[in-house]
Formats: sequence, C-alpha cells, structure tokens
Amino acid sequence: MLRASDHILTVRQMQAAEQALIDAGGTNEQLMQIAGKGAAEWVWRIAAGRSVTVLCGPGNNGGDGYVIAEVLRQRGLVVSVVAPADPVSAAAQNARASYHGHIQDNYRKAQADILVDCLFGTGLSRGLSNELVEMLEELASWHDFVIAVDLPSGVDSDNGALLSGIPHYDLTIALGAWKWAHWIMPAAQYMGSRQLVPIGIDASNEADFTTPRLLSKPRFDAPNAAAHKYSRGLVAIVAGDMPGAAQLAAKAAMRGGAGYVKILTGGRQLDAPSELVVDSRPLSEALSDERISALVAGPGLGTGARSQQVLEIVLNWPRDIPTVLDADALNLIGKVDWPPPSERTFVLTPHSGELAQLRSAFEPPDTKGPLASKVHHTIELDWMTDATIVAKGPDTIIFNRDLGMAIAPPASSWLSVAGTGDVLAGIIASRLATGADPFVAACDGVWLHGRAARLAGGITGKPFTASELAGRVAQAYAACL
Ligand SMILES: NC(=O)C1=CN([C@@H]2O[C@H](COP(=O)(O)OP(=O)(O)OC[C@H]3O[C@@H](n4cnc5c(N)ncnc54)[C@H](O)[C@@H]3O)[C@@H](O)[C@H]2O)[C@@H](O)CC1
Ligand SMILES: [K+]
Repeated sequence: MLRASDHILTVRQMQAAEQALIDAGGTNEQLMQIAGKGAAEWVWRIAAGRSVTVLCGPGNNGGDGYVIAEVLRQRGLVVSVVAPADPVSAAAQNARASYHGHIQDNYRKAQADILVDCLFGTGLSRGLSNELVEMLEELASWHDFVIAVDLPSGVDSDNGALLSGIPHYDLTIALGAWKWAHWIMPAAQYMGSRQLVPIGIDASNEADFTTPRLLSKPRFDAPNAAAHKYSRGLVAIVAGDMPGAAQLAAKAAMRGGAGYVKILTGGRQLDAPSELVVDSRPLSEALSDERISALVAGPGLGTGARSQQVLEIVLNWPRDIPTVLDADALNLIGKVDWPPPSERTFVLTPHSGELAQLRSAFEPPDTKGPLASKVHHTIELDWMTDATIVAKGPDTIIFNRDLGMAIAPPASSWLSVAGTGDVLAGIIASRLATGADPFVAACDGVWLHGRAARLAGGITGKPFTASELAGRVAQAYAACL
C-alpha cells in the first residue's frame, strides 16, 4: 500500500519528487492514473450515488480530472466534464482520450450535485481570467458539495496567497504530498476538510531544514513508579502587573505534565488556588531555587520600568532555565538587551502583532522568497534570537533551525479570545520542565492547546474562556498517553 509522509512541499520539491519516480522508470501517465484513481475514491465515497461535474483545465490537474471522471462513469455515476480549455500535456491528452463520457460545452447546463475542481493545481502561475473565476464561482454556487483536487484553482501553492477569487470548498484532496497552501493562510481557510492521497513519491527525500511537517499528536508516558513532583519538573511563572495572566498560564502548566508549578510574584501578594504555590520572595531569590526546570515570563507582565527590570533579571539569569517568553516580554525585547549574556534556551511565542514588533526591534535583513512572509519572518526571528519560535495564529508555525519546522492544522477559531496565549505559554513551559527539547516542547504545547480548544468548544464548537481552555489541558494530555 502506498503511504504519504507528513512533509509539506514546495512546487519545486514536488516536481523533483515526481521526477525521481519517473527517473526510476515510472511515467507521467502512470502517476496521473494513480493520482486520479486515488482522488476518485474520495469523490466516489462522498457522491454516494449522486451526480458529478468535473471541471478540467489544460494541465495535468485537468488530466487528473479526466481520470476521475472515467473512474466514476465506469462505476455508474452520472458524470459530465466541463473543459474550458483543451489539454496541453501529453499525459492530460491521453487521459482525455481515455474518457468516454459526456463533455458539456455550456457550463451553465452542468447541474449536478458534486463539483470536482480540476482546473489548475500546482502549475498555476497567475490569477485566473475573470471568465474562469466567474465559471468556478457559479458552478460552486449551485453544486451541493465542492471538492478541490490537489489545490483550489486560484491559490499560490507555495505561499497560500489567493491569485484570484475562489469559492469555499468542502474537501481538498492533496495529491502525493501536502503543499504549503493547504496549511497557510489565507488559502487554508478555503480548503474545507483535507485528505492526502499517496501517489508513491517520497516527500522526505526532498526535505531540507525549512521543510515543515504537519504537526501530529504527541505520545507521552505516565510518570514512572519512582516519580516525585520535582522529578516531573518544576515550572515557575513570573507574575507582573496583571497576575490573572500568570494564573492562567499556571493553571495550564499544572495540566501539561510538570509535577510542580509556582508563581513568582516578586514581593506582591496574590490569592491563588491551593494546588498552586506562591513564592513572593524578591525575584532573584526565588529564581535561585535550583529545582526550577522551566520558566514563563511575559503574560500580564506589563511594560513599565518595573516590568523591564523583571525581564532583565529573567534574561540575565546565569543558569540555563528553559524559558518561554510571551506577550509583554516580547513587547519589551526592543528595550532590553538581547541576546542575553549566557547560553540560554528560549521559546518565543509571538502572535502576528508581536512578530511584527520583534522584527522592528531586530531589523533583520528582508529575506523575501517564494514562501509566505510569515514563514520568512519566523525563520529570520530564529536567526536573530537563537530561540525556538512559535508564530501563533490560524496557521501556527513552530521553528528551530537545528531542530525543524512544523505547522499546526487550524485550531478552533474560538481561540481568538483573551488569555489563550497565556495558556499556551504555560503548556509549553510544562513540557520544557519535563525535559523535552524546546522544539518538541513547543510542538507538544501547540498540539495540546489545539486539542484542549476542541474539547472546550465541544463537537460543534462554541465559545469558551481561557480558564475553561486551561481546564481541558489534562483531557487533551490523556489523549496522548
Ligand atoms: N507528473 C506530474 O506532473 C503529476 C501531476 N499531477 C497533477 O498535475 C498538477 C500540476 O500539473 P501542471 O504542472 O500541468 O499544472 P496545472 O494543471 O496546474 O496547470 C498548468 C497549465 O495551466 C496553464 N496556466 C497556468 N496558470 C494559468 C492561468 N492563470 N490561466 C490559464 N492557464 C494557466 C499553464 O500554462 C499550464 O498549461 C498537480 O497539481 C496535480 O494535480 C498529478 O497528476 C500527479 C502527477
Ligand atoms: K484544482
């Protein structure tokens, strides 16, 4: 059975992977048959006897469409093809010659239940003409279910930009490997659910250090029989002007695997739940606790002079306590010295506004390229800071140049509420405290956060608070045992 890896490829990498198969004795026609038949299985399952329109373009994506149409026709479905342009590649011409069904010359007469978009895939080099956009949108509007084969026609595969208007799809069937546009905004929000059909290429052969993998569920073990609270890791969370944020991070950290969580208030008084330890000694004294194995600074820290001093103590601490910097800590980085003098492990968790703020603090050289600007900015920030970066958002990117890149599948949009970032910082710190390397801790944290959101929002999705989210982290954790 063919398998596909979870690597996310550029068009060039995809072409190289396909070429490797051809060099090994395969042909374009064979690849197209495998791709088209694999996609046809999904369409067949979804159609469940209903009629299908296949929209075929001039390239190999269109070729896949003819293969799909012929498979469905042979299985007895009512199929018609709409082909605004004749096939240009030999493989697509052969696929068309092997299709023995109906070709509808007036697309307005194509009134079926399922639309399969095989207009353009990875070969799209510019936006569609107005006529084609209109055709695609009209067809999508009167079909009940809309499927994109490989990619919605109109997106840039490498950076997820919309080159022309596209409808919302119910399903996108990726062929051979994931492409960036499947997971990067804005394209990602149009894909519907996604399925990957293997075609025999080995995506891992094409991977380099900026080739991401799709984030997958981590595996954890229960604590061993001899475990005690300190052996499981101690997370310390630095509270600031708004201690509620630190409490949220702590609530999440307590459920993310660490054995002990305390809040460092630096002399302030704080009411906290009984399972949470409050250390109100001056920060330098509190940080001297050698058992602290991970630290969070930033949530609710504030940006005034006192907050700046707190951050300076944290950054200049001589022992390498792996530290998550979030929120105000990121906003203050332009005002405090960076890099810190000692070798330290940092995970930075900026959302898009904080990423922009950090860029202006570091003024990195602009490394424009084919990928989305968020990807370039994440890579630049890693180079400037030597930290692991978690660039949050609907397309969260996790990057450490020595350890890898991962992209998280879109999580619940109800996460767009105050405090959910504090929760993420707490979970990542909890994973760091257990001894996970920073990239793995960040990946684990993002995955747990996304799963906790699904649990907090229920099956159909509903609003939840950051505290409810933090409360669900243990249940998300349990799914990984
Ligand atoms: N060996 C292969 O190359 C395989 C390719 N496969 C399929 O082939 C696709 C890539 O095929 P292609 O590289 O032929 O690319 P496409 O099928 O995406 O289309 C490229 C063609 O469209 C034209 N074109 C590009 N932008 C246009 C625009 N805005 N308006 C009008 N015409 C435009 C190009 O000149 C070219 O003729 C993949 O997405 C996948 O669906 C699969 O069949 C698997 C095997
Ligand atoms: K397509």
